[in-house]
Amino acid sequence: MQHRIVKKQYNSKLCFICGLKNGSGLQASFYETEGGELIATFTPSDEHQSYPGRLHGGIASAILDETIGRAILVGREEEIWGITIDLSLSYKKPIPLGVELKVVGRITEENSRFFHGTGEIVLPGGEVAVTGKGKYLKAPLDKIADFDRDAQEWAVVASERDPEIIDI
Ligand SMILES: CCCCCCCCCCCCCCCC(=O)SCCNC(=O)CCNC(=O)[C@H](O)C(C)(C)COP(=O)(O)OP(=O)(O)OC[C@H]1O[C@@H](n2cnc3c(N)ncnc32)[C@H](O)[C@@H]1OP(=O)(O)O
Repeated sequence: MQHRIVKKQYNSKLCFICGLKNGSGLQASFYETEGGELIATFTPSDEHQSYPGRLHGGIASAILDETIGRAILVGREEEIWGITIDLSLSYKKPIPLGVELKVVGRITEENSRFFHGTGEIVLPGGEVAVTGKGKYLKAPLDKIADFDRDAQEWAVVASERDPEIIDI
């Protein structure tokens, strides 16, 4: 299925998932789709392995967590921040290293205090490797972290690799 991309989301400096200067991290990119979902793209390296050649399950959990947690921002002008309070996953296929993976996230339920979402990590051939669902407590950013946007390099960083369409 083809997903038309309508917006790229912010990256940060040091977040393990989206920090562009975290040399050990995934340096993932996040794209909002016309259909109201969020798609993350990333390419895991040898540092992210569990058994040789296989992505660590904790890292798979982390990218799903952030993709679902960021899906609350899709299509909104205002920022809503979430703190993960419950996350469960089902690991269905091993995830290889050194290939680009896609992670899809969406919001399934929301009220004034919480939001819930689901997501999946998709292999290059289109098979779903991991599914997840999470519950997040909404909170103002200044209650979550001491966050200086400039110091954290919180910005949309355009790349020539940014796609207009993602095929999954
Ligand atoms: C700086 C640069 C950054 C840039 C980069 C960022 C990138 C953009 C990221 C965006 C994407 C985010 C995705 C990653 C987000 C994390 O990684 S967050 C980190 C992981 N999570 C945590 O550290 C949370 C740890 N837990 C806590 O701090 C505390 O439990 C909390 C969440 C503050 C709540 O504690 P509390 O205030 O004492 O509240 P409590 O009364 O226990 O619970 C409040 C309500 O939540 C419910 N609840 C609490 N825990 C649970 C649970 N486990 N299950 C179900 N319900 C629960 C309670 O039932 C209660 O509901 P009500 O009965 O009131 O209706």
